[in-house]
Amino acid sequence: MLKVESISKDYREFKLREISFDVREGEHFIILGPSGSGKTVLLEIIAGIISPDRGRILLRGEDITGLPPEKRNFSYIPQNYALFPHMTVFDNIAFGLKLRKIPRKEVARKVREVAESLGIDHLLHRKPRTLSGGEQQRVAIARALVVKPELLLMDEPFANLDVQTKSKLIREMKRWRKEFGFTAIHVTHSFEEALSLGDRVGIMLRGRLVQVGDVRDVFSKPKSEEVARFLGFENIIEGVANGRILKVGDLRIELPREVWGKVRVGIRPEDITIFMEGVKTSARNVFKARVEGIEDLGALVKLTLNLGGIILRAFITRSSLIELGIREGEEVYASFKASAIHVFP
Ligand SMILES: Nc1ncnc2c1ncn2[C@@H]1O[C@H](COP(=O)(O)OP(=O)(O)OP(=O)(O)O)[C@@H](O)[C@H]1O
Repeated sequence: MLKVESISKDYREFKLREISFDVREGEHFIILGPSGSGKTVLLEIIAGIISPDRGRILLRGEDITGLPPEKRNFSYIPQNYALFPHMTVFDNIAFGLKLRKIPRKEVARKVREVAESLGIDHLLHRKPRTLSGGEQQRVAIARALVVKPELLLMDEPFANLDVQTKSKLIREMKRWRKEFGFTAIHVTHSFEEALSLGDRVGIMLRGRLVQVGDVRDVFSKPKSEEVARFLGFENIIEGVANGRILKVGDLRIELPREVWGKVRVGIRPEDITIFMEGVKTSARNVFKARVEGIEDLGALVKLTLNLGGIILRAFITRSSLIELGIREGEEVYASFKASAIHVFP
């Protein structure tokens, strides 16, 4: 339904370069990238707030590049929600309907309906500053959905919320989507949001959209090392492949498919299992490793492992670390499935 064609914007210190992708009807499209990669600029260009230097935006085949924001029938939720502070929750939600000259009775009915769906009908008389972050976000979403937009644009919708509120809103977002049937472009740096809400994802790095595809495909098959590193394939090793076997120094690693010659592969720290001598495993890739470093990350711990000269990082839970009695300088076993290995093209 929406086609973004070669959109560019030059701010000199920052350039958005030739962004092209399309969004399908009813889809939840995620733009995933680190801070400063240009996600907000791109979203504001789609919203019509910023005009691009080059490129076009087409909605159902019609060129809307020059159309002002209010003529696009998109709802845009900026990162700070931008609720009107002097208005009640009711008036905030009603704002877009009143602009569209909808009769008062109908406005009241629609506002109540959407407020009920979003679980904020008890807050309609309140002012935004008296609400929690999660409640404010619900109001912003209600205000966006009540006008039945062609497209819902969300900039880091859950960034300012605590972990529990964020998880709850993510779950509910799925339900609202079924109920309201919206099409969304959702900008975020959160893998959790991408994986739990996204149908397709575009990875944005340094002003470029470097890969677009189904969320699970992109996460399991990053097409470049740059994308792989961003998506958490922290262990990248190079070796010589001879069919299903990759030789790296003295290690022989079983690969998920046949490859020949010099290749680079990636493995995520979370795909490496750690155990001690004496434990039976059916994994084909099992290596003795020396623990060279232990980094505390809260519930998870990151180990630096030396597998005969090859350094790999692996996550284990803190409770496993304690249970297994792992300390620096000790020998452990590291295993990973061939299917967890990503071979770079
Ligand atoms: N009006 C402007 N003039 C000059 N540079 C700008 C302007 N607006 C944005 N930029 C720059 O564009 C770059 C991308 O900014 P943007 O806000 O799109 O990043 P982002 O990916 O949304 O990051 P974050 O997640 O931190 O919001 C930044 O370096 C920013 O400083």
